[in-house]
Amino acid sequence: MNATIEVRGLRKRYGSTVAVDGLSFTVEPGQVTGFVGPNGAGKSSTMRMIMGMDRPDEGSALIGGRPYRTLRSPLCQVGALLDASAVHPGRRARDHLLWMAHSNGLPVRRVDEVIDLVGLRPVARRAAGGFSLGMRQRLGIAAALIGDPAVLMFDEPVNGLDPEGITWIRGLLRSLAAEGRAVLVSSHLMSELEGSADHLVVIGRGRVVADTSVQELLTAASSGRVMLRTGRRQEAMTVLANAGASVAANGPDTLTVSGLAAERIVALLNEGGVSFSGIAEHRASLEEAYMELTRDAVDFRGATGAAGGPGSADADGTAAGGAGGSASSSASAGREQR
Ligand SMILES: Nc1ncnc2c1ncn2[C@@H]1O[C@H](COP(=O)(O)OP(=O)(O)OP(=O)(O)O)[C@@H](O)[C@H]1O
Repeated sequence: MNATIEVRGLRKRYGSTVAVDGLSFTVEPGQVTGFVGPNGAGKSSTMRMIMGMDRPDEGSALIGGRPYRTLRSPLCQVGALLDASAVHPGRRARDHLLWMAHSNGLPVRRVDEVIDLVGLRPVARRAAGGFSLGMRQRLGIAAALIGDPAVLMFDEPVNGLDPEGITWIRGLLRSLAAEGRAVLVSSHLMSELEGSADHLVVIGRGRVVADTSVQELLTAASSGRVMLRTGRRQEAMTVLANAGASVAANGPDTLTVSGLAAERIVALLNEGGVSFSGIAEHRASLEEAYMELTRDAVDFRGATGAAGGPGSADADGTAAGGAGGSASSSASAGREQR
């Protein structure tokens, strides 16, 4: 099977709410695609339509070129964790998986394989109703993997997990993609996808805001920014702003400089007799890149403002401090740092 998810012109309305508004994107094999947007952006609705659980009003969602409902053995073609609580609370974890295996003609051996894969062996004979959220997430992931599918979808899989659980999921997502599978993973927090996603589909109010590789996004967001450490902050800000740079102070002795190359900054500071103790080209975090990406997207800012968006966007949509920290003051010859 061609391991892809293709979403084309997908639209869905619930009463007066437009949940998905003409969405198109492709999830490619061999990589983890992050599906990011604030609460209510339409991620779960899209995933439900991909899985044939909801009918689109318009458009299509194809798995390996076919609608979910026409797949011959769906569990072996696509696995999904959409709702970790969708397990009968009285049923033991292993029995739940056994039932899935039996009803889909899968060998019992596969049940024990996925139990080991998600680390649930010690509790496999306990009722799922007594499971913590993290254990339920693991059980849901075991169920998604049971048919060894080439396409996988996880809706907010790290929600409520402890750091150890988050690290585990990141590693799992990476290894599934490394095996050539197409992996779509949603989150309302960009930072959760740091270190696991190769590609990002960012949505707001049911529409695509960005469809980009993580590498491209980070490169674009990092370019042209230089971190400077100096005990003579005010003088450095004046010299650099006079030369056309945007300069923002991040702390008592650190500045972020945009618009000038590092070599030029060094030359200007030397010429001006301004000493400094460190200079480095800045590498943006994913969260920072995201704020940069959505800064000019008015519609997206509205969506984040209304629903409590990703990262920290305040009422007018400006970032309240990315990984580089918030600017406490700035001397700017161009656009002010945020
Ligand atoms: N079954 C439904 N009935 C009515 N409205 C719905 C239904 N499902 C989703 N919606 C609405 O559609 C919009 C998109 O919701 P959806 O759950 O798809 O967003 P989401 O991006 O997954 O959000 P979250 O991060 O909170 O899970 C929301 O306004 C939501 O209230």
